[in-house]
Amino acid sequence: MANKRRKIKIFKSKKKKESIDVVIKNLKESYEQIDPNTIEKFEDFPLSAPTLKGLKENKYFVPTEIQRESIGYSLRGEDILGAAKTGSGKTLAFLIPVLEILYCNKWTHTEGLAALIITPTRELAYQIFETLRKIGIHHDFSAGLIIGGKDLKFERKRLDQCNIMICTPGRLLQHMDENPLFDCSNMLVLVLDEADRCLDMGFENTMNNIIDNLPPERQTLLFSATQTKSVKDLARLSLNDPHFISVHEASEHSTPTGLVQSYMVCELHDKMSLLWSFIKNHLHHKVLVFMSSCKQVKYFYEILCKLRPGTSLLALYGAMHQTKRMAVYESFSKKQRSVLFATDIAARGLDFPSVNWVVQLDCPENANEYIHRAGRTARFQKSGESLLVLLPSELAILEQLKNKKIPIQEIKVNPNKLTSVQRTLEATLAKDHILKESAQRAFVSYIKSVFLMKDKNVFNVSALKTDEFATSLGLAIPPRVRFLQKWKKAKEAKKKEKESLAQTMVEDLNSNLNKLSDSEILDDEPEPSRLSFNDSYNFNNDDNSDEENDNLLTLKRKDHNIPEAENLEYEEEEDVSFDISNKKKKKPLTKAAVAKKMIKKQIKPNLKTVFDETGEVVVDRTKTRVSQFAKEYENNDEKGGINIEEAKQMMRAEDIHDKKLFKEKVKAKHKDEKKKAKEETKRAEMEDESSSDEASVDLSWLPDPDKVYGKHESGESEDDFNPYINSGSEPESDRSDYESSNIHRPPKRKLLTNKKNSNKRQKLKEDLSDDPIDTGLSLMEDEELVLKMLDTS
Ligand SMILES: Nc1ncnc2c1ncn2[C@@H]1O[C@H](COP(=O)(O)OP(=O)(O)OP(=O)(O)O)[C@@H](O)[C@H]1O
Repeated sequence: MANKRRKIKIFKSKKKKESIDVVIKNLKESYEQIDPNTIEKFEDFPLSAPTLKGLKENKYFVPTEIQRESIGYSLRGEDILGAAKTGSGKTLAFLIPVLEILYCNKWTHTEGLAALIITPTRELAYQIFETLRKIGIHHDFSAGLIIGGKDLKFERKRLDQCNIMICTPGRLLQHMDENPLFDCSNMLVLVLDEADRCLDMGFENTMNNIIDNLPPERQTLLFSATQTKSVKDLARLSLNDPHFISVHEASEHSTPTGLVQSYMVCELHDKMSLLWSFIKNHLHHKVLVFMSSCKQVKYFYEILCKLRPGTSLLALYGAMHQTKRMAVYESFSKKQRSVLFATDIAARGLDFPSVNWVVQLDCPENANEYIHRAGRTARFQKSGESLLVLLPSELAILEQLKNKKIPIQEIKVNPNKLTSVQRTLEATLAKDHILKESAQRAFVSYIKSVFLMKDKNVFNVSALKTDEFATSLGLAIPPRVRFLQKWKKAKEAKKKEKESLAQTMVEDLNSNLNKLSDSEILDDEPEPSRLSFNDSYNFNNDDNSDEENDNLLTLKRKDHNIPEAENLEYEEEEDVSFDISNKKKKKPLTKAAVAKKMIKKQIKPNLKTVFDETGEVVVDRTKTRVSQFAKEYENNDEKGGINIEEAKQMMRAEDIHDKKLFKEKVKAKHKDEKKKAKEETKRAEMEDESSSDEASVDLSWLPDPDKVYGKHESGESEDDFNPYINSGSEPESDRSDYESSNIHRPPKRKLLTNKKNSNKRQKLKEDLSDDPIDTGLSLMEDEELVLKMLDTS
């Protein structure tokens, strides 16, 4: 009896197998006849029953344009470059063929990886995974979500059982490199969603390595709203005669019809108020706000939460923990009204339902990124609005938008509706030290993001009004942006180097002309040649090199009218260290003052020979040559005429010599200073010893400022971030020691000597517990307490 039942079972499964074979055969034969023009419903496609069932259950009945146009080609096994507007259903355009390819190849669990879907962000991978789960529910394939931030070990063990893998590039490559279970040798299809992003510079190396590991015989499907047409990209993927299917190529606009787009010109320091006012005026809407860096998103979220706008606020950015990221993604998807602050990780592909507004608070990198960001609203036949906020210096992007067929109108902000929150922010930051640090980081990272943008026609870091921006964030004093200062210095130095070279050449020419004909009258212009040396260090009149650099970014060279006598060699050479000290800015020297100085210092001005009409020397302005080469050159009367090359060489030798002399002088000065400082300390110590009626007190128990201030709570690396305030009074090495310029920096070591203070000291010891962070006092209070003690000592 049992035998009979078994036989029937075997017979049944054989019959089923046969029928599947027949179904597959029929499906495959129908592929050739697919005509997009005759397709009205998904059922009109030759699709397998499980796929059709999955689509129907999820209320997908009618294919969108990109689905209708591309699915036929994909089913026939051709390579595709699919382009369609945002929100037009590209995900199903590749997921349906993926399921069908596996089905028609009778793929089973044991056969390993068949389809690889790569997307640039984790959230997008997750979203695709969820869609696949829904429409593929009646299939018998296994799918895996392979993204960073998840349990690597868990993924590692299960990877070989995965038929469809949805992944981000980094994690995929990690598995390819490290996981012996990863095997893609039988892979049938590769999909790149947001293909242009996957193939752009940010992922270039990773993607190249991934592609190198993939089998060359495979089908490749690329999809994006802004599809790549780069031959280089296509060559990288070794596409096989791909079909470029751009369904909206002929449409008037490249953005969805239901999307109303506007832009607004706004000063950087007005952005915070603008955002606040916007939120207050759209409390019943679902709004997505894009900013250019994680730290901005973090700060705006934190501070605006404190101000309680009356709607729920959320934040999504890359540095967040993966679990939190997913929770925020889910939460915003479900919300009817809410404001999500996000970086560009939310710009592509994410399909949050019913977003009313997309606000691009910071200018997007380019027109393509604009399209993706704005495309988070007005998805699939819905309507939505988009607002682009531009600085006056960023208007050049409008031309790019126009070229991309993006219809965008200018709107003006209604000043009556703008509510400034600056005072509230200032008050909040004054009370909340952590928030203040967050604001400082946001400030720096915004500037950094502008600085790093490729398109310098749109992004001009020099045009940013940074001080006002800092104030608008609630910061009383703008944080110092070290990388910018360095960059400005380097830029300045380069500029000066060029100018100096040009000057040298002019000088060569001039001196050659002089020598050509003594009888010719030379004008009495200030000699330009010696500018080169002084110019490159720019000691004149200004000992604050930072300020000088700032000015030079916006002004043309200031030294066109430098009086001749000011052009002194070695004048104020102590400033060469670029020490951003708080010295008072010196007034420009008058000619008389310079002359006085020259006499005092016995410095000879740079002179040049001037002749009168008869050829007599009126003023000998020739600088005495100092280098050996120059001396020989000048003494060589036999050379007869001018050798420009030699003259140039001579000038270079002079320059080298000048610089050498200068360096020596600086060194000597430093040595001198050190010596003086040593003597000073010695003297102070001796004084202390003689006046003290109590033994010296070791201050090592005071809180280690590095421990307190040097680390950030998030543990993120903050190479660009310097909490030291822009007072310019502290050397960089001390920057993390003291938190605010409100606090005077105590002397390095001062001894508590007075008996009267011992009680206070004891109290202070008690106040500041062993754990320096656990003092129970704020940083400023800590500092002030210590300072009071020191002052009274
Ligand atoms: N045939 C269809 N019928 C009904 N709804 C659909 C159909 N195809 C897609 N959609 C819906 O349209 C929305 C947008 O689809 P999808 O996310 O695939 O767009 P997209 O073109 O990939 O957008 P983006 O360029 O922003 O990534 C989704 O909510 C999806 O469920």
